[in-house]
Amino acid sequence: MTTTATTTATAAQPAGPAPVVSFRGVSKSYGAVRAVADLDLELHPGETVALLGPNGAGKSSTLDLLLGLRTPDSGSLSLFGMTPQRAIEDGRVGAMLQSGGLMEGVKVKELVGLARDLHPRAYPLDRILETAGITDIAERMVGKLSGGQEQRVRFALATAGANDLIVLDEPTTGMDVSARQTFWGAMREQALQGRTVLFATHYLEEADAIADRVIVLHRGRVLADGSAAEIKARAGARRISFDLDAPVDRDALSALPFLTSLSVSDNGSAAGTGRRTVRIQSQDADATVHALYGLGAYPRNLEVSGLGLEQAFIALTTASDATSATAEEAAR
Ligand SMILES: Nc1ncnc2c1ncn2[C@@H]1O[C@H](COP(=O)(O)OP(=O)(O)OP(=O)(O)O)[C@@H](O)[C@H]1O
Repeated sequence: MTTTATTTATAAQPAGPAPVVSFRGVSKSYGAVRAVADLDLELHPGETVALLGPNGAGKSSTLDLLLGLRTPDSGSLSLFGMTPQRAIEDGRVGAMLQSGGLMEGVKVKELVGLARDLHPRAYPLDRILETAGITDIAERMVGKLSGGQEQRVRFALATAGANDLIVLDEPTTGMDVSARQTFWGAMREQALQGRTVLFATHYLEEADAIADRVIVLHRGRVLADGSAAEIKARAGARRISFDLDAPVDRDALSALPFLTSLSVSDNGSAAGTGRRTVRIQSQDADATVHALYGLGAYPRNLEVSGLGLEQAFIALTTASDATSATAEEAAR
């Protein structure tokens, strides 16, 4: 079996069960655009993995390759040690993608019934409808659903049987808060049953709350891979906030060492107190705070905290963009 430039199983599998997903040096370009660049990736049973990345990072392309909807230009990939097509035929993979319309001229329960009929390890219809929170709309025509309801139906189609891997591309787009909660509750159940869940999202708070592993893609490559806590720690920066009663010299604050961002809100002027709240992001909070005292400032309500996943994500991708820009400049 060939292992290059095709979506095939890797020839030599290590001892023990094959990984759920294995990418080895996978690349995919569309004309001049390199969407996936020499990607290595391995997912294991029971992991809940969030795929993050700015627009155009290559998330959907990676999921399309994984599901055999696109063929790599080079490298090899496998699901459970077999081709994606074979794994899907065996009913081991359920997917909920952004693209692709739903069949409109049928009732919800008929469409879900069709997915059941095609699944070798299908669940009972009532259970699928209930898990996806669509029992009450089972008699509706698919063409009459709202965007959020359509997403729930897609979810039902992806979980119509006992899959070992569930792949979700921005699954909660268009869902309201309660639908999201139901959705992630159902996903947690799947993960507790040992299933691997891989989802691409732009909602970083979802990744933080749900995933036990976060992979940040940028320009088709893995920029960071670890728990949300590890990603935040890797971004390195800390948030510092404090109040100042005396007028501040903004230039002096801007010149503090290791500072990566500064905002000063003049929240006391209306009350006539002159109090300002300063928020700083710093690569070395200890050094920044030390220098702050050196300015003769008397910060009140000083707080130093780690970055949220969102700020860590921005810090990582911005730093990577800056490195790429410097490299491009040097190459000119
Ligand atoms: N069919 C296509 N033809 C040409 N270029 C494409 C095609 N599909 C994707 N691309 C390009 O490949 C790159 C990666 O796109 P992809 O959709 O995989 O990113 P993404 O991370 O899923 O983005 P988003 O968060 O915006 O959905 C982008 O530059 C995109 O414009």
